[in-house]
Amino acid sequence: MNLIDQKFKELKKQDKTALIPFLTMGDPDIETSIQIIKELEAAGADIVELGLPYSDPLADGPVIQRASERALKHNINIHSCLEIAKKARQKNVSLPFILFTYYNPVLQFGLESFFEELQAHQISGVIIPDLPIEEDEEVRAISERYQIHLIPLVAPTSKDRITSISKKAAGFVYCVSSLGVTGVRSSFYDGIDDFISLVKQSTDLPVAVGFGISTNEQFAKFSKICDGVVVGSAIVRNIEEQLPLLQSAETKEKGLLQIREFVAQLKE
Ligand SMILES: O=P(O)(O)OC[C@@H](O)[C@@H](O)c1c[nH]c2ccccc12
Repeated sequence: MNLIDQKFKELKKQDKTALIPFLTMGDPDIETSIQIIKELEAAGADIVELGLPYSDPLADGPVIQRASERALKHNINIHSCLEIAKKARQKNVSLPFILFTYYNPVLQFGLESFFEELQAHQISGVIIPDLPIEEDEEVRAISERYQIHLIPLVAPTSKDRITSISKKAAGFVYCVSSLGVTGVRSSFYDGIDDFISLVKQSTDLPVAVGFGISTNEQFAKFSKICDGVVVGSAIVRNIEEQLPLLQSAETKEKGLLQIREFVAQLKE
């Protein structure tokens, strides 16, 4: 069974909501990313979104844009992300991994090889926010052959497309909580609860929400109506705040512990 399906099944039995952190691979460097993934697991994360930094992150706000710029200094590419996933497994991280990437790097890599490599590196799902609708049939067919979940995003404005998106979904359906780009928010799309319940009615798959979530209260609010909550920018911002500690051998452990504590308090 796909590790994502297994995880949601376990959490459902415990009546718990998945905490799904996103982080940018290679920010501030490859070795630290591997250490942070271990901290995320220790903090209680349930699934991890491994973000491939990209030069033109259209859907990202300033925090993830800055993280991508820092990571791209290390020439992070799909191979590096696969390496990071492999090394995290060697450090006994058992969390399900989702690779988050824009479409262009996947095309450059080659669709068939991309999914073959994901399977070989025990990456259970992929999110491609800018995958054009007219190409998603081909991508989905290949992902199914390699049992990799192609996880769709559905936005509050996609009202009339919710059913068609959910019908083709795998793994879970990712509800975007707000219009615009990623980034910490104090309020969400007006009518977000109705939107999420519409999505839940359209699929038997788990439903997760992301965009803007940064506090324990927000996590608790969405836990009542969703099976998973994605937190990206708030964690990436915390990593950015810890950079001075992370970049010195004497204080790196302290910096990693601060990240763990920040993530752990989200779902307390
Ligand atoms: O950063 P936020 O506001 O917590 O949102 C999650 C987001 O980071 C992650 O899922 C993601 C990162 N980049 C994206 C681009 C599009 C959709 C989703 C994403």
